Amino acid sequence: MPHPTSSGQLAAGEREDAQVSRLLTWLSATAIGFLIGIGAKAWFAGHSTHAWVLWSFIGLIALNMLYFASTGNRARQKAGMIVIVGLLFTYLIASGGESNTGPLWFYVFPPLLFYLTDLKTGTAVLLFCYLVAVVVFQFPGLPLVSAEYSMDFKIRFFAALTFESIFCFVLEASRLKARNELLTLAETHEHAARTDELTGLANRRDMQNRLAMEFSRYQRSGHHFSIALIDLDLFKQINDQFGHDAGDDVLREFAGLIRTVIRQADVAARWGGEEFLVLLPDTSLLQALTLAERLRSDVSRHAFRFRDQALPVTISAGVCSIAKARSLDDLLKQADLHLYNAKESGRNRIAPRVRSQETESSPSPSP
Ligand SMILES: Nc1nc2c(ncn2[C@@H]2O[C@H](COP(=O)(O)OP(=O)(O)OP(=O)(O)O)[C@@H](O)[C@H]2O)c(=O)[nH]1
Repeated sequence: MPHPTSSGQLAAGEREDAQVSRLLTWLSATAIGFLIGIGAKAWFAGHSTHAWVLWSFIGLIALNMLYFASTGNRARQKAGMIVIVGLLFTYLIASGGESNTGPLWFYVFPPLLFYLTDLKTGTAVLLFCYLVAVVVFQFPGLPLVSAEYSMDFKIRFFAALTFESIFCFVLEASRLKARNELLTLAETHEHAARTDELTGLANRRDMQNRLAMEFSRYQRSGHHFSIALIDLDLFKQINDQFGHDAGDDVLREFAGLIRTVIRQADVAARWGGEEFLVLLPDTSLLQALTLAERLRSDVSRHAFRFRDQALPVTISAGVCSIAKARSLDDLLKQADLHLYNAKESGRNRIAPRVRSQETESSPSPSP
């Protein structure tokens, strides 16, 4: 059964992706506004070709937005935006934009790139853009290249861009490190919040969540489930006679035995003190009783020891199926009642008793 919050990392990744998508939409809208304005300025300054090229980028950005709106594919949306912005900056460097100020827009690229991609991809794309800029700067006679820059400008442009790129890289690397540490910390806390420290089994709170989920699954699709409420017999005596550490050892060892008996889909929790609850999805009452009986028998045959002393450990359990209960509360109450009956009728037994159990060798006569 999937855990309600075990996919914490995935959920965080999903939230981040959604955040990046929102930022991209906002960025696309802003870029469109800028391109309209700068294009208009170029148009009125008599640079109609430049204006049309800028406006054509509006079409590309709008197409990218539409593609994302119709497919919801965030990875393509990011890649599309990087390619469009890369092309735009290449054009601005090659054409010089207005008054040869086109390359200045390139400074927007490094932070955007590192935010949208991972460090490796960002660095690779940035190096590629550097190469394009070097080619354009060194070979002004190439087709589509109409700008020429002074040596002074080129040196300053690269120096400032390199400084900015390194700065962005370091910032993004430390942001990612802090983010990963936070995620790990959150994961650890989340695990601790649903785990019993002593036995490593689920704790009561986690079991309550799982029971609620299993109950709503039962209400939705009619999938039956059962529970076994298990209590260690006369546990106080073990504590009193052998000490609290011995008691703790027994609880841990018993938790290990439960793990060997249940299936992967079953969930065992420490319900409190020396009481355990096992949730058995898709399990009938009879199957649950069989499992509980196997556990009881394993425990009674298991040699519990503490500092070379043998400990007398047995369990009693109350079992109930959801088919016999009106609600989750009722299910727990009935299991508790059966457990009480098991204790009352001599301990080291499972309740309710069924014929097959009664005819098998039993630790004490059935009530
Ligand atoms: N060592 C240890 N003992 C615990 C822990 N939690 C609860 N206990 C002890 O478990 C004992 C439970 O005792 P009771 O409720 O009287 O039940 P019991 O002695 O098991 O008797 P029955 O349930 O009637 O068979 C108490 O002595 C608690 O102190 C724990 O984490 N470690």
